[in-house]
Amino acid sequence: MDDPVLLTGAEGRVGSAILADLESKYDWRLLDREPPAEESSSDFFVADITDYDAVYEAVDGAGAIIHLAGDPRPEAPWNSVLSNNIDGTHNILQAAVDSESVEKFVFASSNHAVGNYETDERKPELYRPHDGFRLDGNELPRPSNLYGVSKATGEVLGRYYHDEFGLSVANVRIGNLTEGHPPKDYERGQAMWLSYRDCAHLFDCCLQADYDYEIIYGISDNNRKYYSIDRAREVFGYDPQDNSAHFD
Ligand SMILES: NC(=O)C1=CN([C@@H]2O[C@H](COP(=O)(O)OP(=O)(O)OC[C@H]3O[C@@H](n4cnc5c(N)ncnc54)[C@H](O)[C@@H]3O)[C@@H](O)[C@H]2O)C=CC1
Ligand SMILES: O=C1O[C@H](COP(=O)(O)O)[C@@H](O)[C@H](O)[C@H]1O
Repeated sequence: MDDPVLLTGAEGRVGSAILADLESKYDWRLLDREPPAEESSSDFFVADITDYDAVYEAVDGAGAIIHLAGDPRPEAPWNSVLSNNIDGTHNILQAAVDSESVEKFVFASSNHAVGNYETDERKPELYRPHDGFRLDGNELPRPSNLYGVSKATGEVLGRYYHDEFGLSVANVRIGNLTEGHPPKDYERGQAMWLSYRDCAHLFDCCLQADYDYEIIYGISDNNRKYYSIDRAREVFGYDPQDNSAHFD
């Protein structure tokens, strides 16, 4: 990817993980509604993702977008996810198509788009290494909250913009990104742990690979897992280095 890459929500945790390993690899444009905490050598756009004109300015001329900006709280109320997550994702997809420069759109979806597959019958066994239950991205959404509804809606918006306008779209259902080590005393979090370096590597893969429309899971290669990473390996060349079991 020689063209600039726009990273929205760049000031957050996922953005920090990506930039920690990939800052020098791409010609970044960064966007966040918060100004940068540290000086950056990249172009930085302070803008709200729901402001079409400001977003278009950041998008135009970029070859790819990693879209992270939004309300990440599982307990976020409807008015927030409707604006920040649904309107915001629609806005940037429309700007991507209008610009005619963007080829790839990588969307930060979430485990909460499918959180209600974790039924009382399956819990807690599905969080344990011997359990064979796997979600692989072909299943229908089963959101566990309104935030999860907004993430499933973002995936469907991407489907529309792929089918109608030919945008390559990768939806990464991110598990639990935690720096340094997996969450302690939290089996679910250990099963869907995504380390910082695997996070950066996975988003790098999404910028490098060729694909049409994909839904993949963003977790490390944990012994405990109920998400398959086979598709991420096969289509994107994802080769995670970390495993929450190494911290037991
Ligand atoms: N951290 C995790 O484990 C997971 C994160 N995700 C998704 O990844 C994305 C990033 O999450 P985090 O980095 O953890 O969150 P974060 O809260 O650390 O970062 C989000 C960033 O987006 C910005 N932002 C929020 N609303 C905005 C708006 N309307 N316009 C412009 N910028 C806005 C915030 O200022 C912040 O810098 C989110 O979409 C979240 O739903 C999904 C699953 C797991
Ligand atoms: O989508 C997200 O998921 C992670 C993990 O969910 P949790 O229910 O185990 O906390 C969450 O930490 C993050 O804030 C959210 O955006």
